[in-house]
Amino acid sequence: MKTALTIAGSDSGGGAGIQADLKSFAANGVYGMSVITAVTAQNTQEVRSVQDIDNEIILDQIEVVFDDIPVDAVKIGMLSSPATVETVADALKKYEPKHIVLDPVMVSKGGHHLLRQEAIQSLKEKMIPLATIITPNIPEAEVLIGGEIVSSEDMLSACRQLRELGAKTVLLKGGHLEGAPNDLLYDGESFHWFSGERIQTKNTHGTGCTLSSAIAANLAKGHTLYDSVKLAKHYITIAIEHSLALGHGHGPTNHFYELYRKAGVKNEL
Ligand SMILES: Nc1ncnc2c1ncn2[C@@H]1O[C@H](COP(=O)(O)OP(=O)(O)OP(=O)(O)O)[C@@H](O)[C@H]1O
Ligand SMILES: Cc1ncc(COP(=O)(O)O)c(N)n1
Repeated sequence: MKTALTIAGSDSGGGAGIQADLKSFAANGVYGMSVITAVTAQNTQEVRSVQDIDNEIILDQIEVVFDDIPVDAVKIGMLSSPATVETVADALKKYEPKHIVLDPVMVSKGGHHLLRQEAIQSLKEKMIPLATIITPNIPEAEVLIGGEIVSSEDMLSACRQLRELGAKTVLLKGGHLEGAPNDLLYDGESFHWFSGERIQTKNTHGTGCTLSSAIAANLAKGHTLYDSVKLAKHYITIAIEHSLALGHGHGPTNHFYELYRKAGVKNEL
């Protein structure tokens, strides 16, 4: 069985972070492993508190996995502090995993900062150049390029600027713009739109985590980058369509593998 490793924060509510990643890995048919960078006390309404994990233990978690178990793809989520960004980047430089999917998580739905302001520069300089693909949403992309994105044309030029930061490929997610949630993939040569239809629901907690983990799972299984994104876009759409009205805020996506399989999506090699 192919494997994927998530390096991210824990969400006690189970909708985003490590918990969403592991569910997405399982639903997409890979063996999931985890390195926890921070623990958030979180539910569907709020992030109540955050505790960063010591960098020695973050490094140990990475080393102990890579020293023993094959890692077919890595997904990176919440990194919290500049020191964590550096620790993770240095370790990945050492182990050189074949695929690195970087979701540059910055702020929770409720507005809680999951990446400190002073870590943004390290993320740009140390982490983005290591990535096979980065998957920013519109607000994250705006921070990374230092400019506004309000239209499809803006998304095209933002992708070019984001790629100049050093990632091999950029998937700019359009979920935060008005209208259809269309995502744009750019590999330095051509652009591909992955169009979607907006599902009317407030239960979209963890959509970014779910999507990036599904991409990592598909890469781990040997799909091309284009196919990995295409399959993952299909997966997130189904996971939002069947999202769960749990809690009083934004409920989580639904990683219901049977549903995915019955929908006729063949993602096995
Ligand atoms: N209401 C929706 N209906 C259908 N697809 C959606 C909807 N909202 C987001 N998406 C899709 O879900 C994926 C995640 O996109 P989004 O822009 O929401 O990421 P994110 O901002 O990182 O997630 P979050 O808002 O949970 O932090 C993208 O493929 C996006 O197009
Ligand atoms: C620990 C953690 N990591 C990431 C996110 C963002 O989640 P998403 O963008 O997928 O909704 C979150 N709310 N909590």
